[in-house]
Amino acid sequence: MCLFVCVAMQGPRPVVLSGPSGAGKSTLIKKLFKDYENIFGFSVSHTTRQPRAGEVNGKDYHFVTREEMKKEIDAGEFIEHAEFSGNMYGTSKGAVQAVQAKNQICILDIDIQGVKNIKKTDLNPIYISVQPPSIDVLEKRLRDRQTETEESLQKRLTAARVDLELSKEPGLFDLVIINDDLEKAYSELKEQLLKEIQKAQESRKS
Ligand SMILES: Nc1ncnc2c1ncn2[C@@H]1O[C@H](COP(=O)(O)OP(=O)(O)OP(=O)(O)O)[C@@H](O)[C@H]1O
Ligand SMILES: Nc1nc2c(ncn2[C@@H]2O[C@H](COP(=O)(O)O)[C@@H](O)[C@H]2O)c(=O)[nH]1
Repeated sequence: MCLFVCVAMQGPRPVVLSGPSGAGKSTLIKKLFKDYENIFGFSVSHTTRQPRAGEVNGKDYHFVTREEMKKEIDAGEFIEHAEFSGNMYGTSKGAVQAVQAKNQICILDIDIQGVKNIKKTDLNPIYISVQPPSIDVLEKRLRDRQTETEESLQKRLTAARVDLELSKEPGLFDLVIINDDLEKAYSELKEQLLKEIQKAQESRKS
């Protein structure tokens, strides 16, 4: 039996957005949610990192302790989980099922370890890597965002270099978007998702 809405049921395919921290994944996701009301749903991950200013528990993330997260992982409640920059992150089965139950396109914002682990499941998403034009631009974006300490910023830059190297694996992603000009990146994303968007829009009419 499949864990998620089966291909035979013709629901829209989920979408995995991956790529270095600071590449612009959340910015692109916010634009999709603004432009396509009710078409997309966000897979709310669990994390052990501290909330940033403005982040809402249950909307941006489920903020949990390491002990809570380990317990839920041991109980088999996660599709994938990873350690990133000193914190745990993971996608619960419930997070994806909640979106799919509404027949929305489920968006997962996950790191490259998550991509590799999702590939072992029957979720069958579209895989997209969002990348910065250069590491220097990425560093500037992360500094300007003012969410990181110097230590966590350096960890994220190290992870970014690894991510960009691993992303070169042929076939790992269906699309690589270089997010230099935001509007151009957004157009490329929408073009790739057009078929799924139309499918979700059609199901709203019926
Ligand atoms: N094309 C762009 N040009 C300039 N700035 C951008 C562009 N895209 C995103 N930004 C800015 O870069 C910063 C990082 O973007 P964002 O938070 O969306 O990255 P992210 O990939 O979601 O990061 P994380 O994985 O850490 O959540 C934000 O301040 C955002 O406003
Ligand atoms: N493997 C997973 N990675 C995840 C998940 N949720 C988020 N992430 C990735 O973590 C980093 C850092 O995120 P931040 O919010 O602390 O900046 C980023 O690359 C996300 O894509 C998850 O459930 N699983």
